[in-house]
Amino acid sequence: MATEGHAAFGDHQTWYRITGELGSGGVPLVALHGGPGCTHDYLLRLTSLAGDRAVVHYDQLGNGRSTHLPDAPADFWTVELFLAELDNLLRTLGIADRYALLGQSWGGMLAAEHAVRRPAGLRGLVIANSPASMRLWSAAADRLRAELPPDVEKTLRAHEADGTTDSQEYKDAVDVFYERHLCRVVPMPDEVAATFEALDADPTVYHAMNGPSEFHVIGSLQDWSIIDRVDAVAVPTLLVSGRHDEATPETVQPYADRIPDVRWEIFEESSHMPHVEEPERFTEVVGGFLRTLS
Ligand SMILES: N=C(O)[C@@H]1CCCN1
Repeated sequence: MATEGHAAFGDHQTWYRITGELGSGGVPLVALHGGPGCTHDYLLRLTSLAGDRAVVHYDQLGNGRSTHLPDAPADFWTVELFLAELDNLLRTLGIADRYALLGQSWGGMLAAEHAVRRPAGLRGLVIANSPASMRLWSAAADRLRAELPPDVEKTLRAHEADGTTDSQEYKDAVDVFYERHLCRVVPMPDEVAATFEALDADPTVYHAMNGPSEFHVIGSLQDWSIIDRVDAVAVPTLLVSGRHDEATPETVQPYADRIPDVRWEIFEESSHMPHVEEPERFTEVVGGFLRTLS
């Protein structure tokens, strides 16, 4: 059973969906999607973690069922904005005193930013498929790109140099990378496709903070890093990544090296979406971790 609603966030609205009951025994889990500027849809399989806990999905400001702001200046989209939106949602739902976060990709970066501020109500953290810095991310992306068929990489580089990354030819070449390192389930499951359709329809946030593709990062996040701050995370933390993930092991390693109470699960048959690529094992591993929280 799921309920939906909107949390007033200043002059804007944050759409959310609750699976299960917020008052049930388990620590409520809030899912933070990636992008930035994606939508919750591709994370809907996380409802498998509900049952004795509520699972909250939401669309971060700027896309999906939340307020869109296509005319906002690029510098409107900041880490601080999305941290404030998350705090507002936690307060609106009445769970700010007891909750856990699962952030996927950018969502894991945002969850880590939230956690280093040591909020009193945070009980646990899952950082899934997330880099600890964007410099590490882009360096890894360059190594993965070098493994692409030469004609594909040549096409990508040409459109990036010409600024024609909105061309179908670029998008077709991007898909070759994404089928290797973003989601190896081909064709994409409907819920994943729904997020990419939303991203295509309104790329405002993604373009402002990230850039035209996962591996061509020219937006405001390009120098982001949490490596020197992440030792402040004071809750049990589970790291998740895929063996074929664009979030390669070296991009995740600083979390494993510096978070005091941490464990790391690498999904050998997955890339960037183990919750879709190995759903049963993902539910088993993450569900088991969540049950250790109180
Ligand atoms: N898919 C994502 O969220 C990634 C993470 C960093 C840029 N986009």
